[in-house]
Amino acid sequence: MRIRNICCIGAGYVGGPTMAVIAQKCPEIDVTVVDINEKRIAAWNDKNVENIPIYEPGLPEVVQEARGRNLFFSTDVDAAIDKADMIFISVNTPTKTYGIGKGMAADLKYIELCARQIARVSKTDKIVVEKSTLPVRTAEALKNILDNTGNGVNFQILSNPEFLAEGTAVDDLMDPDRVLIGGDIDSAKGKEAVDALVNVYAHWVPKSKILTTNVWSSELSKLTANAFLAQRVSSINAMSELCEKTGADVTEVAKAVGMDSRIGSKFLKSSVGFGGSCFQKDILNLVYIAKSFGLHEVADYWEQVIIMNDHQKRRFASNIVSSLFNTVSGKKIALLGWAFKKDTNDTRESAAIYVADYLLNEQAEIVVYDPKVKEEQIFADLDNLNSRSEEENRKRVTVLNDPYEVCRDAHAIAVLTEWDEFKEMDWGKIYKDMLKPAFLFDGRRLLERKTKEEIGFEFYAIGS
Ligand SMILES: NC(=O)C1=CN([C@@H]2O[C@H](COP(=O)(O)OP(=O)(O)OC[C@H]3O[C@@H](n4cnc5c(N)ncnc54)[C@H](O)[C@@H]3O)[C@@H](O)[C@H]2O)C=CC1
Ligand SMILES: O=C(O)[C@H]1O[C@H](OP(=O)(O)OP(=O)(O)OC[C@H]2O[C@@H](n3ccc(=O)[nH]c3=O)[C@H](O)[C@@H]2O)[C@H](O)[C@@H](O)[C@@H]1O
Repeated sequence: MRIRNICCIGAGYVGGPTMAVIAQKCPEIDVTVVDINEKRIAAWNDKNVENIPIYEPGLPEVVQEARGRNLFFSTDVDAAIDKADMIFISVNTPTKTYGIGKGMAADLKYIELCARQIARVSKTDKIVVEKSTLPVRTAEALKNILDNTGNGVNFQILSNPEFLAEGTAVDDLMDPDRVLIGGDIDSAKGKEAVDALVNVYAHWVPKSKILTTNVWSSELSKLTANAFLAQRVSSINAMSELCEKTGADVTEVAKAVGMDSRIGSKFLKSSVGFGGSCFQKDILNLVYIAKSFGLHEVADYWEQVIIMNDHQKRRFASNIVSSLFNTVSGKKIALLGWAFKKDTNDTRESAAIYVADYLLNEQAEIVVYDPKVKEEQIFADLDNLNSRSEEENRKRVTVLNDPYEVCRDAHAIAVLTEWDEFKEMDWGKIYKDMLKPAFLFDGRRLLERKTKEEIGFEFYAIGS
C-alpha cells in the first residue's frame, strides 16, 4: 500500500519538525499538519520562515523547501483527516493535574478527543499512528474508541514513538539511531500497515535502522528510553554532590567512567538538573503504571530519578543563598539562560524556573537573559507555579535582552542554560560592573574555573 496523504494532528515540537522532514524527504506524499491552536498554525504559515513557532537549528530551511509544495499547516482538522490515508497523533500528553493519578499519570484527554474526531470524520480506511508518548497499552483504548464510534471503516493502529531531542531535532530526524514501529504484525492488515509506514521512512532511513515490534513493546520502549537517559543524568548528578564534598571533579569522573565502552560517554554531563517536557512526565507515568500493577519496588526505583533531580535543583539554589552570607533578600541575582537546554526556545520544566522561584521565595531580585526565550514566556512559567501573585512576579523579576545589562550591579550570576554565547562573553567587563565579592555559579559546567578565578570571581561550579 502506498501512502499519498498524511495528516498529523498536533503542530508542536514533535509534529512540526517530524512532518517537515517527512515532507522534504517524500515529495510525492502530501503532508498536512493540523492544530486547534490558530496562533501556532499562523506562525507555521508566516511568510518569513524565521518566524515559525519553534526554534530548531536547520528547521527553517526544511520548512522553506517543502511548505506550499507538499507540506501544509492548517486548522481544518476534519478536512485533513478526511483526506488522509495515514494519520499521526502528535498531541501533548502532559501529567494529569486532577483526579485519579493526579501528578503522575499521563493525561490522555487530548488523545481521546483525537480518536473520537478521527472516528467521526473517517469514511475510508485509515492507518492511525501514535506519535505522542503514551502509556503501554494505549493502542488498545484507541482501537476500542475507533471501532465502536466509527463509521464501519477499518483502522490499523501503529505505535511510532519519536526519539528526537530538542535543539538537534533536524539532525536526529535526518539520521536517527533507529526508527521504531510497533504494529499487529501477526495479521495481514496489520503487517500491511507496518510496511506502509516502513516505506515512508525508507525514503531516507536505511532499512537496517527501522525496527518493527509488537505494539506494546514499542509503547514501552519509549518510556524505557527516556527513563534510562534521565537516570544517567540523575546518576552523574548524585556523584556531583559527592565530588563537591571530596575534592573529586565530576567532569573528570564522568570522563573516566564514560571511556568504559560498556558505560559510554553520552548523557553524563552534570547539571543543575534535567528539564524539558518529557523526562519527568514520562518517568512519573512509568512509576504510575508500575504501581497500578502492584510493582512497588519497580515504581520506587524509577521515582528516585525524579527525587534526585528535584534535590539537585534545590541544592543549587540553596547554595547560592548560603554562599551569599545566608541571605539574598533585596539582592540582585542575574540568571543567564531560561530554556531547559541550549538551542531551543522551550522552557517546559526548565531548572531555571525552579531556581528562580526558590530565590524569589528568599526575596531576591531576579534579572534574566535568554537569547531565545521571550519575556512573556518567563512570566507565564513563574505565574504557573502559583507561588506568588502575578504583580509580585513582575515587580521582582526583570527580563532584558542584553546579558551585560543583566549582570550589571548584580551580587551573583547563575548560569542555568549552556548557551555557547555565555562562554564567549567578556567576563572581565562583567566582573568590573558587578558588586563585590562577585559570585558566579555555573550550573552547567560551561565556564573555565581558572580564568574566572583569575579575574576575581568567587566561582562555584556544580560537581567540583
Ligand atoms: N518535545 C519533544 O522533544 C518530544 C515530545 N514527544 C512526545 O510527543 C508528544 C507531543 O509533544 P510536543 O510536540 O512537545 O507537544 P506540544 O505541546 O508542543 O504540541 C502539541 C500540539 O497538539 C495540539 N493539540 C492538542 N489537542 C489537539 C486536538 N484535539 N486537535 C488538534 N491539535 C491538538 C496542541 O494545540 C499543541 O500545539 C507528547 O506526547 C510528547 O511526550 C516525544 C519525543 C520528543
Ligand atoms: O521524549 C522526549 O521528549 C525526548 O526527551 C529527550 O530529549 P530532550 O528533552 O529534548 O533533550 P535532552 O537532550 O535529552 O535533555 C534533557 C535534559 O537533560 C539535561 N541533560 C542532558 C544530558 C546530560 O548529560 N546532562 C543533562 O543535564 C539537559 O540539559 C536537559 O535539561 C530525549 O533525549 C529524546 O530522545 C526524547 O525524544
